[in-house]
Amino acid sequence: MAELLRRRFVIGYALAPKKQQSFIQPSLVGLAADRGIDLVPIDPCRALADQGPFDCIIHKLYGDDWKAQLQEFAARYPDVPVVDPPRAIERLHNRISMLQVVSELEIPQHQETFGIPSQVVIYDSGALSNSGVVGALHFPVIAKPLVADGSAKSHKMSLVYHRDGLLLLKPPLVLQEFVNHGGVIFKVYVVGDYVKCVKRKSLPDVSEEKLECTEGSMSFSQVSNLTAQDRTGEQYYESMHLEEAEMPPLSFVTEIARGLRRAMGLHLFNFDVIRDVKVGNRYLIIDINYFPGYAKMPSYETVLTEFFWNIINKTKEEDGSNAAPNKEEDGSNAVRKHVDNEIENLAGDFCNTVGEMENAG
Ligand SMILES: O=P(O)(O)O[C@H]1[C@H](O)[C@@H](OP(=O)(O)O)[C@H](OP(=O)(O)O)[C@@H](OP(=O)(O)O)[C@H]1O
Ligand SMILES: Nc1ncnc2c1ncn2[C@@H]1O[C@H](COP(=O)(O)OP(=O)(O)O)[C@@H](O)[C@H]1O
Ligand SMILES: [Mg+2]
Ligand SMILES: [Mg+2]
Repeated sequence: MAELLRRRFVIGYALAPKKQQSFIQPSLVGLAADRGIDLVPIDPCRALADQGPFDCIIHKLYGDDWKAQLQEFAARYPDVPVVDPPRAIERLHNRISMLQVVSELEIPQHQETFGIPSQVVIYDSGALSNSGVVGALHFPVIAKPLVADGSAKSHKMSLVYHRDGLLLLKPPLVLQEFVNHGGVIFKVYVVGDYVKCVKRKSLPDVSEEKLECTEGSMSFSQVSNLTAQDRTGEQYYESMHLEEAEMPPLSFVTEIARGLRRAMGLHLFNFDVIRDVKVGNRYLIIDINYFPGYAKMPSYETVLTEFFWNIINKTKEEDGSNAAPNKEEDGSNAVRKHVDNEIENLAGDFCNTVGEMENAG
């Protein structure tokens, strides 16, 4: 028994070099090691099933090769949790299916309400000048690449002030109404059952006057990641007091986070929320990211270590191979199998929906 309790556990991680650098900090590795958890890199160039042994795998890599590797691994080690299943992550790689899940949430809305901005998907250039497609949109709009696969290209966006500004855009893309939100965005981080909301700077509001006197469009990329230096000269940010912005109620964001987690079958993600300045208690979800930059979340080492501990110990407890008590639901085989089944169903629905959208486009 004592030997079992002393056993060390191994989390294999498969991450792109940049992600590895930001996430695998010595402070995280050290804290996890103190709890008996070793974080070990997976070599994506070697067969995954031949590496290990692992007690859990975390990953953020793209492509069919990696998916095949995970499939082979799951077939050989069906009891080792893979956080998260690739089919569940894939829904976040398309900015339409990503937000569709928000519209499907069944959460009672009282004081605060939530939704997504009006948007249309554009598959070909012809649709950009088609009133039937873009006519119902209120300008300005943000043009976002349809694909959100983590590439630099997938973050390149344009704020388009008028319809003629659409003509040079390159589909496939999503045109989403820009909602004035006081230049503040809320990032809600989810790590299993844990939820944390933080504030960041966002795009400034666009006044009616500015809209009237501005032509064309403005390109931007990853606004909330810009450093103060990137923004020198922009009076807007200097005059803005981020610290004064009121946070959304924690119970409200937590409920949305739980709903999203269940509906998507994911443990590791964040979502971006803005508050409509015109309707002060209306919140809009504009983006959901798989395995975001957690190192920017306060105390990320403690939160992630606790999450790893729960996943591993729950699995071991179910196997009967570990005596550590744990009442958390997270990571249990039963839950995982149930979630996997749910994801299979969801993924089926999602593929059908995307197919339908593509046919419609
Ligand atoms: O999209 P927003 O809301 O700006 O948040 C981004 C996305 O989650 C990025 O993932 P993706 O590129 O897959 O969308 C992630 O990059 P990585 O996953 O490459 O780390 C960034 O992490 P940081 O670069 O650590 O900030 C994070 O800040
Ligand atoms: N509908 C919108 N209304 C107002 N601002 C928006 C809207 N959509 C995006 N933004 C701004 O653009 C930024 C990038 O958009 P987002 O969809 O989060 O893309 P990314 O995946 O690159 O983070 C947001 O952080 C926010 O500042
Ligand atoms: Mg974002
Ligand atoms: Mg994103």
